[in-house]
Amino acid sequence: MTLFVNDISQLDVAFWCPQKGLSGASWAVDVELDGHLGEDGMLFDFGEVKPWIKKSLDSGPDHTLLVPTQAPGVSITTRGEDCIIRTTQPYAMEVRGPRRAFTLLPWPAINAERMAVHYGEQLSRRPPQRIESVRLQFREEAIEGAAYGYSHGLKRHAGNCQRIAHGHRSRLLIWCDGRRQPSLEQRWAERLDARYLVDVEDIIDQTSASLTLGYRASQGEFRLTLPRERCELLPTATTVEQIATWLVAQVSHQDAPLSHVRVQAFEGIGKGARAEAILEMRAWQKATPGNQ
Ligand SMILES: Nc1nc2c(c(=O)[nH]1)N=C([C@H](O)[C@H](O)COP(=O)(O)OP(=O)(O)OP(=O)(O)O)CN2
Repeated sequence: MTLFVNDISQLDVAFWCPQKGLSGASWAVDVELDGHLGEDGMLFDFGEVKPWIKKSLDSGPDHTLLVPTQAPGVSITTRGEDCIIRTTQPYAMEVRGPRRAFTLLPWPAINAERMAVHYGEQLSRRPPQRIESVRLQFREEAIEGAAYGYSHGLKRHAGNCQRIAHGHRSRLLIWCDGRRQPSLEQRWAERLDARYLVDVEDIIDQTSASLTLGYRASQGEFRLTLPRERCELLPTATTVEQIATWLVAQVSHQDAPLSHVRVQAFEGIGKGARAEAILEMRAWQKATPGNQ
């Protein structure tokens, strides 16, 4: 007998890609459980499946940086409770933080299929009563239009979003004067894809070629150095509300100065924020140091 539950959870991660460098992914998770029925006529109560799978993924890979330790140029050092990851190609990056902010995987590259098999096997090792095996599927959201994978960290977040390199794959919608703008959406998605979104307040050191970001949050001390050209600088925290507001300001300024601009930004699958020029842009300008 097989029991299935689709969309049981979601994973939002950053991952190191040997071709693109630091990138972001969001996967919807489906599960299939094989086993036999109990006297209650059930294989496993649906009400218990979700917390079991979600808890395991949330305390594991979710909101971490997935590091393929066999990718060329990747090296790992541990220092006390911290982990330091260095890369050389396609570019040099160094990231440091508490060990649980990283998921080290002994592979040359990260992909959704391998991740699903790995975590399915892990869950199958200690299954609940009557379950014999667990299969997972990690599904990218099917997006017809523009989408981008980015990474960031929110130092003020009390939970795992404070981790300096976690990420998302997100849709992007832009309207000018009430009309969708697919080519603008595509252009901005290409610009933001595989970029790190920086809150300028987090910059603690810089050269002409690189930026170092750092902060202390409740889980520990975080540091990240990466090439400037791989970063997009925002004057605020990189919450999805602020990303939408920043995009409205950018599009209004660079692409459509005389239009009423509306942006719907997503943070991963199925949630996000909508912002519009003029009112919200004024509020944003007011809240941005140096813009008063
Ligand atoms: N209003 C906002 N709330 C949160 C934001 C944000 O930008 N605006 N951002 C975050 C984090 O960046 C986080 O990555 C969001 O991930 P999420 O999947 O929502 O986090 P959870 O794991 O807590 O949610 P699940 O339902 O378990 O997937 C947080 N909040």
